[in-house]
Amino acid sequence: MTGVIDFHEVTHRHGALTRLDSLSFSASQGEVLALLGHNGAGKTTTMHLILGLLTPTSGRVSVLGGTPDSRHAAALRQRLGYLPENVSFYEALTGVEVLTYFARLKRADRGQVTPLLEKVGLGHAAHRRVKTYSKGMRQRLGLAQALLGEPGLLLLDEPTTGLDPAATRDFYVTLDELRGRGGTVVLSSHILPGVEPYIDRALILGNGRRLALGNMETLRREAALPLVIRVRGRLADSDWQALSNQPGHTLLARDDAGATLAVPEAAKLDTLRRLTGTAGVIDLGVEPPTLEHLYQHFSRGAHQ
Ligand SMILES: Nc1ncnc2c1ncn2[C@@H]1O[C@H](COP(=O)(O)OP(=O)(O)OP(=O)(O)O)[C@@H](O)[C@H]1O
Repeated sequence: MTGVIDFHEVTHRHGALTRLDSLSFSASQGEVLALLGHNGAGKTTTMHLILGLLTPTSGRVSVLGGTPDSRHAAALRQRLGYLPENVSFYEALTGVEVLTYFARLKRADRGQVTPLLEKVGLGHAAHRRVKTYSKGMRQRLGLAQALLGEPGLLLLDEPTTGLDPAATRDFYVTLDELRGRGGTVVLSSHILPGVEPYIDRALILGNGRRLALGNMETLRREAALPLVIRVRGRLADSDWQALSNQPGHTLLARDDAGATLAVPEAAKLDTLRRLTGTAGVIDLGVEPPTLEHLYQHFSRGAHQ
């Protein structure tokens, strides 16, 4: 075991219910790993095992070089930042007071409190009581709390819930900075559009099992889904016919302005050559499968 996180055939049962089933994966330093899966797939259970809040029924968990539910836990907590799925704070405290309280608990430098509030866009509301904060502001405060003490490992459960698009972008920039300084990030998310550029790999879970693990290139290769070619232009009916008759090709949509074709990855270049040599083609766009398409592909059959 050498990663920041190593799961080796980890199973966690609660009575008759198997919450995680022989899960193996690792995360290395400076990596952003996304945990994806339907409700009840096992994402939070995985985070709780990393935190040492749960103990595996069988298998081994190692986090930052030790077992998280052992004596290693206290040292681990100081190097770990955690944003739970549902953040809640003392409503009567101000943002500064909340962060100062958590800094004390974590033995982090209290000098970080104000810069962190500014970083997450709460500088203007630092001295307002939490009860006056919107949902997105509470989520930002939760992120600031998780970032206290410059964690080597950051665990974020549904971190962008309640954030508007600009705050979501700022959030991912903050993660990028942490990763740039060697931090490891594990985040779970249901919101797939927009996540892709910011993650290194995705672990797709279904019913407590690992359905897929890898970077976009690996997932695309394993899924072998067709890519989409968007064609702009007026083509003769016989040309459309010839294109859609190619093996594995499907004409997904067609109107007067052009058409959308699903094309096997292996046929991409041949089809593009054919299209650039066809009269009437004005423009071409190639779209590989997105994380959302890959997620749907791998999760097919898993409980949704
Ligand atoms: N406290 C608990 N006691 C018993 N079973 C639980 C408990 N918490 C979760 N489970 C069960 O464990 C399984 C995995 O749940 P988990 O919370 O890890 O899923 P998740 O992927 O985080 O889901 P969500 O997207 O809904 O947050 C589910 O079948 C769930 O019903």
